[in-house]
Amino acid sequence: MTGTGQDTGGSGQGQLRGLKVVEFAHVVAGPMAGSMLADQGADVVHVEAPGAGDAARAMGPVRDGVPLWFKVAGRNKRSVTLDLHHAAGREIAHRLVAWADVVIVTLRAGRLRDWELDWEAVHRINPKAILLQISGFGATSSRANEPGFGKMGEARSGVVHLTGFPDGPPVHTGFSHGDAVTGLMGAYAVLAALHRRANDPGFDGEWIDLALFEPLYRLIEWQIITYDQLGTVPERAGNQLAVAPAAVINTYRSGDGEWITVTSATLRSVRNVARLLGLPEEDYATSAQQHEGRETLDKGLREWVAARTTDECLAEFARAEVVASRVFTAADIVADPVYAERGDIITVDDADLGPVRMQGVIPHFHRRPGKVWRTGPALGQDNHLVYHEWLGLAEEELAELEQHGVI
Ligand SMILES: CC(C)(COP(=O)(O)OP(=O)(O)OC[C@H]1O[C@@H](n2cnc3c(N)ncnc32)[C@H](O)[C@@H]1OP(=O)(O)O)[C@@H](O)C(=O)NCCC(=O)NCCSC(=O)C(=O)O
Repeated sequence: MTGTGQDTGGSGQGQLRGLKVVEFAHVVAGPMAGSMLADQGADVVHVEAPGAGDAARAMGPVRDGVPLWFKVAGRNKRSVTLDLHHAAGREIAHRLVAWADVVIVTLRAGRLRDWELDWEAVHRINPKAILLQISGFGATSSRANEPGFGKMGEARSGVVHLTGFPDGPPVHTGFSHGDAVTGLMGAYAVLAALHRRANDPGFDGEWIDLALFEPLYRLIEWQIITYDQLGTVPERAGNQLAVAPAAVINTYRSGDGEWITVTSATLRSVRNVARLLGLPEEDYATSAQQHEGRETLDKGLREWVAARTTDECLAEFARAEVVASRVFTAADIVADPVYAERGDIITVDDADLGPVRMQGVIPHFHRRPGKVWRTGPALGQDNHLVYHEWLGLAEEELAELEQHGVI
């Protein structure tokens, strides 16, 4: 599973140590798949166009002229420049495909064919390669060559229709939800293929074909079968759920103006809420009674929370074993003891910014944890390492390629 086993540097630790990944991918979704693999120790080479590189480099807030998002999004990867418009660039791209265990592509189908980075070409060049292809609509769709962005995927997935209040417009979540989940599911698919590869001596490559709308669509679970069986379209229900498996689930404003989410989804946890509110526990003994009484509980909680400060609410909820949380801001996350105890906020040295705080590696592995060993690198920072040391291109060849703007 680990290719030639050459020491490719990187974190040198983690579950995916030695796994070689090349990304012909830009913006958020594909690079997120690479990021998940890189966090667990894979050697991920991010191929970018010379000049400005991946548009993701310029995204998000900026400090002193330095964009911040890419410091996280590009972390743990190697950056190389390569102009795929050049025949010489494509030749090197094909050498990277031959080198890799996993190839991630998110350019549109037409460009992939032009540049011989589509499944047929990748499979011909490296018959054992696992290709993860992310596109707006899927490679088998009649819309295979159309451009796609994550928000389109979110809108199409059914999730946006369900998000927001019944009397308000549909709402997208406040981050690149569709892209991020597509990247995560792409990484999951790669691991499934790697398991096959490790256990099947006849493994002859795999083509993973993922459309931006599909991961969220898969995750909404009960909506489609509900429509199929009942003919009803699930609708927005604010911070509750359109079908209520939980008798208590909502977000309430405290006396000092913060928001607190409370959720109880088992018999005992709902009884805990009833007890806390001073309601007769025997009226909330069965799930039918709890379902019947859910509006009383909701109204009771709204008033109870409004009459107290956030800290008072959270202390009493904890005492009563009612599961609740302040709705965290980034500042709350950084100040929170549990995040600190978990090691979920780490400090990494960055060449431009000095020490920066960001998410640690998630999930945690106790025995062979992943590691953040660098922030997002400068454009082309690893050209020499990857092209010379890993692919074996001569120094003179590199100089010439650079002179001609190929790298
Ligand atoms: C993101 C896209 C809409 C961008 O579309 P386009 O700008 O039309 O680009 P194409 O995919 O056709 O790819 C060709 C272009 O890639 C650029 N390109 C990229 N890498 C290179 C290298 N190494 N060399 C040369 N050119 C390069 C270059 O500008 C090409 O333009 P030409 O030379 O002119 O051809 C599309 O790539 C797409 O639908 N991708 C699949 C789904 C996806 O991943 N979407 C983004 C999710 S993130 C997201 O939604 C978000 O960030 O928000």
